[in-house]
Amino acid sequence: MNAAQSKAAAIIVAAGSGSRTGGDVPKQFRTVRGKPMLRHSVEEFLQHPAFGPIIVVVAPAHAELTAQLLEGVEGITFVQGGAERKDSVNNAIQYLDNLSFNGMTFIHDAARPFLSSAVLDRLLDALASSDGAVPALPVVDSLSRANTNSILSEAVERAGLFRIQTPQAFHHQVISKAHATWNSEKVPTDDARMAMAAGYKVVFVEGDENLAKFTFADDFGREMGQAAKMHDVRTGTGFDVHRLSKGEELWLCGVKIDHEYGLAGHSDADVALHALTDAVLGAAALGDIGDHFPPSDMQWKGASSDRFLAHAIKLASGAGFRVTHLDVTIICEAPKIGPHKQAMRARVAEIAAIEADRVSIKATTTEKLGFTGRGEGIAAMATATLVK
Ligand SMILES: Nc1ccn([C@@H]2O[C@H](COP(=O)(O)OP(=O)(O)OP(=O)(O)O)[C@@H](O)[C@H]2O)c(=O)n1
Ligand SMILES: C[C@](O)(CO)[C@H](O)COP(=O)(O)O
Repeated sequence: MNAAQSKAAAIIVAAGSGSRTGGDVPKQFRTVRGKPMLRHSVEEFLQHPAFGPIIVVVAPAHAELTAQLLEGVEGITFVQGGAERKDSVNNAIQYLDNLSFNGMTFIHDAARPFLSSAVLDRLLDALASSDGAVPALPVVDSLSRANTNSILSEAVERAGLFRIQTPQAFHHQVISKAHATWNSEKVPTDDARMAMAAGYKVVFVEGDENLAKFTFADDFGREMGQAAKMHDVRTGTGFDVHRLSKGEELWLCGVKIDHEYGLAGHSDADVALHALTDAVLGAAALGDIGDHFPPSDMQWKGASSDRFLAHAIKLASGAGFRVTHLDVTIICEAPKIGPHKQAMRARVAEIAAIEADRVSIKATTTEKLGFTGRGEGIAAMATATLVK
């Protein structure tokens, strides 16, 4: 498919100076969440199947830097920016006009890096019955005017007010005509305003708080705080062994298994739940199973080990953690674990109050070597992943 036949083009404007943010380079070239801000939206458009030409608009002074930061990214075209945002957009529209492009044109601020395919899909859908569409979110704070001394004056009615984001999506002919007929003396707030001035109908779709524009230096500080919180991921490991003995029940992962031998211990000796309990406590740095359920304490005699895991998760939750994944490996020659895996997975998920696809149950033998190989005992090792 050539550019003229493509369904949608993306214009990403990155030619601003970022004067309100400050810094050595304009904000769109600084790193957020591990990559240059501009690269986030470029990649999101590139991986969406509807998008063909992806145009990045940059100031000549930053052309080399942009090329470096987007190194290895295929399928983008660079267009030179202008003095105002509308001029930058207009240069890219003219580039598309010259290709006789007649699909849909999405115009997006590089300064809004966290674009999602869901927003793109909503806009594409909306264009089926409108000239243009923009993501918008209702204003939730109360609004007021203030005088020059920062003293509140009259209230502004909030009902019916929306914050307009980008990408702003249009049929190409619509936005091309809107730019061509705009009074060039005036600086519009955005492209939707220009389309409306040219007599077109622009509708709202649901916006996304993640699409917030980086405007001030503080926006980077807030983002770093947010990212630090999001990345507080902890892992813990657990290991346990119990002796196999005649006349005992065999409990593994909270499931009773018919077997010639059972596991001996102070509690029900569910070696897999014990390893998982230690893994959770380890991830939250809350000690180990012996600290919380000492064998010397008679209240745990014969106790069902699901109480240990549930309690460890409650302690971790009190410290602000949520379990995102539990993984356990049961090490034994017999019984065969395979036939019980699904029941074990469901039971552990139930005890931990998480979805079953966050639980992994595995098993292995030690090739008849060692105490597990000789059938003297069963061992289990586990990993827990927690997020704060
Ligand atoms: N002449 C311009 C001005 C702005 N933009 C782009 O338009 C988007 C939104 O503009 P804004 O947040 O106002 O960015 P700046 O103009 O760079 O910021 P400032 O007003 O603080 O200088 C940004 O991605 C910016 O790079 C552009 O491509 N060309
Ligand atoms: C286009 C825009 O991002 C829509 O909200 C916004 O109008 C840009 O405003 P700015 O004055 O360039 O910050």
